[in-house]
Amino acid sequence: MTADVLLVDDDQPLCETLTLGLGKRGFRAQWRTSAGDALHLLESTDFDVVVTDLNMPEMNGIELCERIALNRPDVPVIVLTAFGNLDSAVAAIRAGAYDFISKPIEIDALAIAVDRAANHRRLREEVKRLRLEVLDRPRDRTLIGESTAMRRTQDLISRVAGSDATILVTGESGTGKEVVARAIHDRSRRQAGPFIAINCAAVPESLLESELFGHIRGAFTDAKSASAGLFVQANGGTLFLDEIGDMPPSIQPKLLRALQERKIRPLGSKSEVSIDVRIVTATNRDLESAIDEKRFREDLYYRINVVHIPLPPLRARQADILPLALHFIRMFAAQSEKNVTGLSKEVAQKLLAYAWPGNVRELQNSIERAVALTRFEEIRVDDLPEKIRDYRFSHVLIAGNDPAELVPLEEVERRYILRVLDAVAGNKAAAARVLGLERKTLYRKLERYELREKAQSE
Ligand SMILES: Nc1ncnc2c1ncn2[C@@H]1O[C@H](COP(=O)(O)OP(=O)(O)OP(=O)(O)O)[C@@H](O)[C@H]1O
Repeated sequence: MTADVLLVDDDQPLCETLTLGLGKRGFRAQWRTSAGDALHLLESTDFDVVVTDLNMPEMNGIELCERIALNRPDVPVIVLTAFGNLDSAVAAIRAGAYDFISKPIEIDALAIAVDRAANHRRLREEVKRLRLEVLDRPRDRTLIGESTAMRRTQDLISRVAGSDATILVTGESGTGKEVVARAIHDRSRRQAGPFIAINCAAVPESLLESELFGHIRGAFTDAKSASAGLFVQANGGTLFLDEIGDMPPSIQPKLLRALQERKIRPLGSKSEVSIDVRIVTATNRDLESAIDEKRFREDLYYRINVVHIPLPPLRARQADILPLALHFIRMFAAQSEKNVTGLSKEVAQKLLAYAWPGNVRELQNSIERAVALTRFEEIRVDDLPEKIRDYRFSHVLIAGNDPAELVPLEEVERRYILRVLDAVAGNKAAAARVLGLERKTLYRKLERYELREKAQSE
């Protein structure tokens, strides 16, 4: 199989001989006589393999290996070592080289090594592609929702997906912030590139910097080899920084710089790496109060908040509950090969009445369980988790001691309106009378809480 090879050696006649020899064996080779020029060329041209000498003025082969491991970890490097010099071969492998060949070079041996390295790269790419395919199962990609809020979100996503603007998605846990980030990526010109997500709250502060920006060998005690950070791995794609509100203050200035300059500096490195990454961030915290409390930098906030996509909690998106439930039923029925196609009327009522403190994630889990349990084609009330089955509006109105039951005053109002509508069979005039509201005021509230479909027109 053929491959594109970049040769790096300060010995120009040798470069020419090797280029010719590789060319005769079906490879396309180019050469550069300095590591700096080679790095420059690698920024704009894709090579399958780099072959480099070790002893070169300015930047030697080991440093070149390290720089490639940081900037282009996908490109394998073969180093040419002096005959019998095992130490330098070991040093090169430590610096991230894929293989080494001793001088004097036999062109056939070089061709075999290049072929092997190129195959290795192809296999890695294939594994990466397959892994992405498996991870991006449709369940993670479709953005379901018919509520006004969700339609507005869909519209905003279509409008911003084409640009590279930084996006901040906010909402309670489980509202679908990561699904929105993926939808933005899928609809952008970066869709064929990687989508990389990191939960900033889940990585210890001491590791987060090297995780994001990478490190050179020896940057810290455990850094036995150079490693490319997530910014580099996401090159050409999207980097999703979840729980950005938990980003430690020590790392915030570095992130700000990365966003401003589009360059990052791996830990311990003297040089910077250019990045081409779209950043989407998300948080379930109130960043403005974090700014007031000096836990979050204001300048970083403005940088990440170029476009803001707020995701309301599921309880404020009534119109999404049933479409989501049906979507999850189809998904889990297909996965478990069960013939479950819908839900009973009573189940629909229970789902609409429940407050969903865990939002869409809780709905998804409840449906997964119900599909697994049910013996019928339609999910029945008995298949629902107890707390949804036994949920009573009165529970909320006379809240107990459980903090999860304590809800904002607006939510109490919404639930009470729902309860009254239920009691008067959806008759708006009757509901307005019971609530002591002008009819117009009730209509406004129904619009606001997306309860129109619960009310009958008179
Ligand atoms: N609109 C939607 N359409 C389809 N599936 C959704 C939707 N919203 C959320 N989900 C599903 O609900 C689950 C939770 O969503 P997601 O992980 O995006 O929430 P999140 O807001 O990022 O949560 P957290 O803050 O806890 O990270 C996921 O399995 C996701 O696939």
